[in-house]
Amino acid sequence: MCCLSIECQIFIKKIIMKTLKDMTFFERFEADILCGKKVITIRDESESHYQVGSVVDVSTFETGRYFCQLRILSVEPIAFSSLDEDHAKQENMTLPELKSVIQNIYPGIERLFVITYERLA
Ligand SMILES: CC(=O)Nc1cc[nH]c(=O)n1
Repeated sequence: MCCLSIECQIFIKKIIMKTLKDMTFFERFEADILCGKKVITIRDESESHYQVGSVVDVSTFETGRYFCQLRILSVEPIAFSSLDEDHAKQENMTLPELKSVIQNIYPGIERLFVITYERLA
């Protein structure tokens, strides 16, 4: 039995549902996403829950500033060691840059997910 009031439970559920539908990016990626140069994002398992076809509100990680909506096109598992030039191109980076960025964000994580998206607004 939950000791929280029903209003509190509903409030928490709304926050969780909103969080699951949102996606954040570091500010340094914003311009590339908006101009269509960055069309994938590579995330760890904790951010692999996005539903194909769903629309997510996108904001900056640093300040939570909203900047666009994306439609999720695919979510595919990928090993860090399998990242290749094609992924780098879709991230608008060189492969060494991409590997360095991902290693900094997810140190030591081999099991990752490639999320492909299209920008809506
Ligand atoms: C905030 C955050 O984790 N941003 C990331 C992580 C991985 N790839 C990416 O494009 N953005």
